[in-house]
Amino acid sequence: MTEPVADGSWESPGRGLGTALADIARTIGSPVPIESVRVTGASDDSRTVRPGDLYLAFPGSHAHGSNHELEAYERGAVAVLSDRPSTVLPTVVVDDPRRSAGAVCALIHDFPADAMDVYGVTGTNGKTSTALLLAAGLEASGETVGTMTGIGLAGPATWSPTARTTPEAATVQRTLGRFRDEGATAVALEVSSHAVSEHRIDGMRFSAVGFTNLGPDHLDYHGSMDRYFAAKAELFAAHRTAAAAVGIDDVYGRRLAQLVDVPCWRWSVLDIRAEVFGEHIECTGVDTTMTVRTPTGSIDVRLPLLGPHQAGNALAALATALAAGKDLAVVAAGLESVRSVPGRLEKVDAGQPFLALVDYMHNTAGQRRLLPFVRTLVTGRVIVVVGATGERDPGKRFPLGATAAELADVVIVSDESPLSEDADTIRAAVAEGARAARSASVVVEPDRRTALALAVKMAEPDDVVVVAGRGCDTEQAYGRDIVEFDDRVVLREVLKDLRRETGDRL
Ligand SMILES: CC(=O)N[C@H]1[C@@H](OP(=O)(O)OP(=O)(O)OC[C@H]2O[C@@H](n3ccc(=O)[nH]c3=O)[C@H](O)[C@@H]2O)O[C@H](CO)[C@@H](O)[C@@H]1O[C@H](C)C(=O)N[C@@H](C)C(=O)N[C@H](CCC(=O)O)C(=O)O
Ligand SMILES: Nc1ncnc2c1ncn2[C@@H]1O[C@H](COP(=O)(O)OP(=O)(O)OP(=O)(O)O)[C@@H](O)[C@H]1O
Repeated sequence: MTEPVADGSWESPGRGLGTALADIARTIGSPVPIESVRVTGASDDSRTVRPGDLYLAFPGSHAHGSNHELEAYERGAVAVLSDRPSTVLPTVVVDDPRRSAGAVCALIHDFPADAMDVYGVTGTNGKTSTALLLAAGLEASGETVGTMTGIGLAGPATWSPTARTTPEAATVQRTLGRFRDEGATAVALEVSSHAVSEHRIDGMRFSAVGFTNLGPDHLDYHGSMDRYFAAKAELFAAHRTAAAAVGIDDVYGRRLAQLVDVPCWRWSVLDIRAEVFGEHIECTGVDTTMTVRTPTGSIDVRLPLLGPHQAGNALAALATALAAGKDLAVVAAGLESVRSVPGRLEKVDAGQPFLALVDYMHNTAGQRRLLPFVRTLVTGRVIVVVGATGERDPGKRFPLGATAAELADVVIVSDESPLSEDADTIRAAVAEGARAARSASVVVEPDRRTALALAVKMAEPDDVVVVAGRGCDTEQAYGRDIVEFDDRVVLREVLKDLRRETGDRL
């Protein structure tokens, strides 16, 4: 069992003598609790508080952070920011502490975003890929780049895992401070809609923000597509960003492009009026090529990445960099240097006579974009392992099963990370969707390793096995039990087992 830790749990660099609590209170217009206390860092999680920290005691959906203030105190917190006074530490009391956290943490870390160009990437699908492509384009332009994505927090000199797409404000600002101190000049930051709604990215202004696309997801959290869209759109307000790049190939992107009141570069593969227009897109089993037309010229681009979605993501990255004034040819060369995005249509090759891929598709928009492309790569069947994660939009489970069955020949329903939910219930919803489609054979196998082994045993030469849903996640969580499970590693292992079992067949 692994102990949970907050995102980016490295030591805070601390800034000199720290920041006076009185200055923090004044910054957010709260009464000054005590003049002499100084803080050197901030944490929203008592389990990862460091000596000298300000403990951000947020109201949560399970409990109030103040329930954990004794642990924060014992770990060395010297003050609290909350909507209620602490019983043990001086507290800056404010109505909505999340709303103040960005500005406060930026102050504590000496406004790191002001020392670098910070770029944001948002959208339902493609944020991580686009952020990493953008980072490569910025590197090619001479920047030293840090990235904050769901894959990890990667600075010029350090790397840290993360549990979220976008961490809380304390981690965002601490990580920006770290990147700055490591010499970063630019940062590519993946921004979820939760991050906008929960003020995780408050306290800074982006140089440019890119939008990939919007499709049904996170509706349990936002309640409707309109509210989900509104959360994304807020990121494009002039107080948040100096420039924008917006994909206009879906209805929400077109709506967004009309709302944006900062300089906006639209990108598209459908509408030639877009400032960044991708055409002649060709996708093979080894690369993706296209011609990109822009107001500053046209260029041929060859991406060593698989799938038409990566052409879109590359256009989003390119448009974001161009919106910030970067050079087309230089950025394009940077995009071409990205050889893979971990867990995104990643090939696993153990010498088997069929294609095996791991991908992080976890909504129907991703399935609809990728599975038809995957089918073009083989002449045989498409065998998909599908499931759904707990504590995430239950409404997408049935459609995930149904869409997999609509687009594949064989669907193996298995577990992802049920977290605190009942695995049988999640699996049943996905399987019900798969069976309702009545178009593929459906097998249910709860144990993921057995499911992967089953998929490779079924595969004939010229078939393709797609292990979907978890990408490069390295852990599977059943309640509090966390086991190591990387789909890419296990898929390779079961392919090797099969090779041993069948001898010369593979
Ligand atoms: C909706 C949401 O953002 N929830 C987050 C929130 O949970 P919660 O409100 O239930 O927290 P809680 O358990 O009641 O605890 C309240 C407070 O006490 C603190 N605490 C809690 C326990 C403890 O021992 N010590 C302690 O200090 C917590 O840090 C929190 O500040 O605070 C928890 C601790 O920080 C987070 O783990 C949890 O993220 C949940 C698990 C999560 O994953 N949220 C998802 C929906 C999310 O944010 N997703 C987006 C988008 C993903 C995508 O793009 O697909 C993301 O950016 O990752
Ligand atoms: N442009 C796109 N259109 C549709 N689906 C996409 C696109 N880009 C990526 N995907 C799908 O989404 C999955 C996740 O890709 P990526 O990590 O780049 O997106 P993300 O938005 O960061 O995802 P998440 O929000 O889950 O972190 C991919 O494995 C693929 O299945």
